[in-house]
Amino acid sequence: MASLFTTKAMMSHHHVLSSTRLTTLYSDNSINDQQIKTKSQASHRLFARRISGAARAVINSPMPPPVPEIEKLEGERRCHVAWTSVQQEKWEGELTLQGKIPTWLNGTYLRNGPGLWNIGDHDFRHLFDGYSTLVKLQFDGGRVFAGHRLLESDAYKAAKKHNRLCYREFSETPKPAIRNSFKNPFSGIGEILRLFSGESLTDNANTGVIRLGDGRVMCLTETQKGSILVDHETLETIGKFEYDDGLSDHMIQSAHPIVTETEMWTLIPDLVKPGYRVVRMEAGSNRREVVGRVKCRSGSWGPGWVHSFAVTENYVVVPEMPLRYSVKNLLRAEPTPLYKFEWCPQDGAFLHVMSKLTGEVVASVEVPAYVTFHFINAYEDEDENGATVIIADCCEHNADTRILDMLRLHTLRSSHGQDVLPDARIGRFRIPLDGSKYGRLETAVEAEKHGRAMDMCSINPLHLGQKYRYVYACGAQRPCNFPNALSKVDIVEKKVKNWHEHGMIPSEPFFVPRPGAIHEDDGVVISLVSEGNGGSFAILLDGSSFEEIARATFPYGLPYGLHGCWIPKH
Ligand SMILES: CC(=O)/C=C/C=C(C)/C=C/C1=C(C)CCCC1(C)C
Ligand SMILES: CC(/C=C/C=O)=C\C=C\C=O
Ligand SMILES: [Fe+2]
Repeated sequence: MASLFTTKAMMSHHHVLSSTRLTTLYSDNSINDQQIKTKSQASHRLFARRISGAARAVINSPMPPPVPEIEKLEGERRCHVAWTSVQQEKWEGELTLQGKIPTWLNGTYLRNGPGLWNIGDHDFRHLFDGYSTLVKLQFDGGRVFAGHRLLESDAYKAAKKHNRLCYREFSETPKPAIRNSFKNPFSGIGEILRLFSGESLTDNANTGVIRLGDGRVMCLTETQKGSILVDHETLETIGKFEYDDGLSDHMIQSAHPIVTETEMWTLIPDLVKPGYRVVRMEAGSNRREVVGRVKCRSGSWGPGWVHSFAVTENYVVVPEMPLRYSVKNLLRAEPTPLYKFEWCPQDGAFLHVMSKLTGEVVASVEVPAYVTFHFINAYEDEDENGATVIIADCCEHNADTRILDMLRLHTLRSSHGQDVLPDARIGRFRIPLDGSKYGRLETAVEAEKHGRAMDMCSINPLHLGQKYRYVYACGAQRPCNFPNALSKVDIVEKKVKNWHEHGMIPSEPFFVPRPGAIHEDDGVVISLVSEGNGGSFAILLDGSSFEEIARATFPYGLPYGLHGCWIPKH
């Protein structure tokens, strides 16, 4: 391999650079250090003025990023690399490896997430605002080739071109005056139209990445226009996923479709007549068919927020959280502590169950108030009388909405050592299908065992919608302000194994089953870890023992990321 930095060497660069704007690394091995410096600095200056256009390719040979002008250092300075914008548009190279990669592990792990939190001189407010940054780990014959690249969404391209925010992100709204010069003349009505036609909404698909049954790989966020196809080898943006079904008028979608080899299920919330369309798309198709519609039970103006949902073999479980889309907050330029949402526990919390076959809503129960981003899994079970009951598990934040505001970048960057992360648990819903009015919500496993943090979960995908035993998720070693551990939770035996190292922030532990495995936990868990000293590495844990098998070190620090997928090598 050409000239990879040692982690240590890169670390010192990282520290100098931790607050600079995005720049470019060079791959041209023929140029000398002085040329590199001059070229890089020129590029950086250009970038500081306006984010440069196409970044220069970097293959196998990362060079030190330019030294920033001191007066430009701000905001992100000295904060954990997890909350520091990625320093270059793209990078690719082989990672240095400790340990041994299992010989059966051949394929690509892709992770999406918001990796760039500033544009021009403007620093973004919330974790979810950042521009999508894809990271890949290609496992090939025991070696690990890795890379990252920013997604070329319209929102990111416009921001680069105009050096300012041009679309509405999760918490950020472009200033009217700025939009004025960017596009249409501003007017209150015009602005509302631009919002409700979806024109001003972001397509920054920074939340997750999925492999459809036909092999296409798609990045996603909660706006429908934020469904973007990518090449999983080069990480290049291919283009928008064009839905061919007339359902895109509804603008928003669940960020977490459920995908199998044959189909994809997702939810499309309806902001006008509060409810959700449950839709299904065959592998190979771009057309979603509406299987059924759930009408919201509460009298509130907006439907409950649906970041994710769950399926069993025969049913779709549709959550209606008391944290609801708020038209009032959608129209506000300045964010509220709950952003586009409002908390309406007085209007009730519900779960609906729809038959996958008929689209009929077969149960609609009231449950205790809850707050969740992520459903873990669901399955059909029998109660003590032999009647069918749906079990649905989620990462539940004890009905405490503070978690949303805890993910503000300022909070993530500035709380050092205080135990400020609100408690979370595995919430287990029991939904009877016998017409009962109420469902139950319990704590599946004593939350203390995983440090009272619980989010960013995965399971063995072969157990999707089936009875299952193991949850892999981010837990905590307290005190902390963010989940800083990896946890394997045995929800049957109610035991937990944790992995934690001081100063590390691991992202979603992603389980890949060993081909031919019999045991549910026979496989590996992959997580990308941002280190307290500014570096980063990919860790592989044994799915069963939860012991470290291998660690592959990046020559630079990666920011935190959200969700991933596995693309097996054919
Ligand atoms: C990163 C993540 O998990 C969630 C991202 C959510 C986004 C980008 C939500 C965007 C929205 C708007 C820009 C306005 C309309 C409502 C809403 C879908 C929340
Ligand atoms: C990272 C996160 C919550 C962590 C709290 O414990 C939620 C991410 C949600 C979007 O995918
Ligand atoms: Fe998510």
